[in-house]
Amino acid sequence: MTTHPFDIAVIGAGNIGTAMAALLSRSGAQVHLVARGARLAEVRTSGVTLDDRGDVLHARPETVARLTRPMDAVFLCVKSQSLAAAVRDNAAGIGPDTLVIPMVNGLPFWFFATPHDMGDIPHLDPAGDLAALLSPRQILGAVLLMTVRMEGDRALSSNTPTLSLGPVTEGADKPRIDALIEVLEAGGVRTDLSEDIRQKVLVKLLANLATNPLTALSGAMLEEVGQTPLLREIATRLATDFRNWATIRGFDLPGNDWLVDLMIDAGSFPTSMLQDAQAGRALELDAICRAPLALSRRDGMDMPLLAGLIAEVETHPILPLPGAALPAALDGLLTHTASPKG
Ligand SMILES: NC(=O)C1=CN([C@@H]2O[C@H](COP(=O)(O)OP(=O)(O)OC[C@H]3O[C@@H](n4cnc5c(N)ncnc54)[C@H](OP(=O)(O)O)[C@@H]3O)[C@@H](O)[C@H]2O)C=CC1
Ligand SMILES: CC(C)(CO)C(=O)C(=O)O
Repeated sequence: MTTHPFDIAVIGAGNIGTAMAALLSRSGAQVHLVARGARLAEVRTSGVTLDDRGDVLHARPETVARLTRPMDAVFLCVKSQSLAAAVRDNAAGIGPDTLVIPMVNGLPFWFFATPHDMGDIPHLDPAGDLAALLSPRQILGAVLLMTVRMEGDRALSSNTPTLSLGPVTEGADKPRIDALIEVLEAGGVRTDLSEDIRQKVLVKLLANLATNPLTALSGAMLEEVGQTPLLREIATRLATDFRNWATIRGFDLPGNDWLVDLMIDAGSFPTSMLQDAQAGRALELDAICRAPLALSRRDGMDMPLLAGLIAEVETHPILPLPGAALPAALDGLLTHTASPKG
């Protein structure tokens, strides 16, 4: 069982980490926030602030540059390409019984894990650090439905956080998971324990794969993708190709009407990949695009539109594309990338 108060670490003090640290602090758990650079100094001085549609939550978690003793649970709130470094840097905080929750978008490195093996997915965990440092039994798969962006030092959220958690193999520590869910609920995160976290991961990935790279290229907000015929056509074709691949793997994913509703409901929100493009930061292309594309090819089913979109995003040093260059790039994508029927 766990010690009390529950020791929870949040690694990464960006959008999601700031929001999670504020929410978890409200639960009464002992929250340790791992930050770096200028953000470390900022959080040490001012704490964390979450503004959920005018409802402001402020907290002062213990803020550290890295963890030095094992936690009950560790939320990895970094981009997926930063997971291995975050785990390596904070290995002292992850004991054999620590629950580790990667709060990332994209295909997760644990997707094919069995109790004794993390599995292997092209582009994810290329050096094998995550497989070496973590046991599949301690990982809780997570799908977070939340739209957050930083404005100054406050995290602005536009919806109630909803989290699905699920063990990725048998042998998980059920009492500790139950205790964690209690903490999350007390902090205001609507949390469910999913019997099939892989299905939920693929549903979220459908949305991210169909929208994130397209918004990074075009600069469009989510509702704009849903409302603009050319963008909507590209997004729904990307989704169709991905859904067809998932079907081969035995998953039944929601249709394009669901996707369009989701985009329109999200309103004027810049996806996390568009936020990264605008800030000149690395894009989460490996987990959201390249890994699913590689798996579909492994299964003998290409996704040419996705491949073309990745190539477009890789070609242009400055994203999003300026207005004048965008129509030609989008037309080229649709003309030169015939999709399999779906
Ligand atoms: N924003 C959103 O609304 C949503 C995001 N997501 C997903 O959540 C995940 C996190 O995204 P988000 O919070 O937006 O990303 P951000 O880029 O805003 O935050 C990541 C933070 O982690 C820090 N970081 C990276 N590596 C380390 C490390 N080794 N030690 C300490 N800190 C580290 C970064 O610091 P630095 O700036 O110095 O690099 C940055 O502050 C992504 O997978 C994203 O796709 C999911 C749902 C919605
Ligand atoms: C909001 C959403 C669902 C957009 O696809 C997201 O997860 C992101 O911005 O990365």
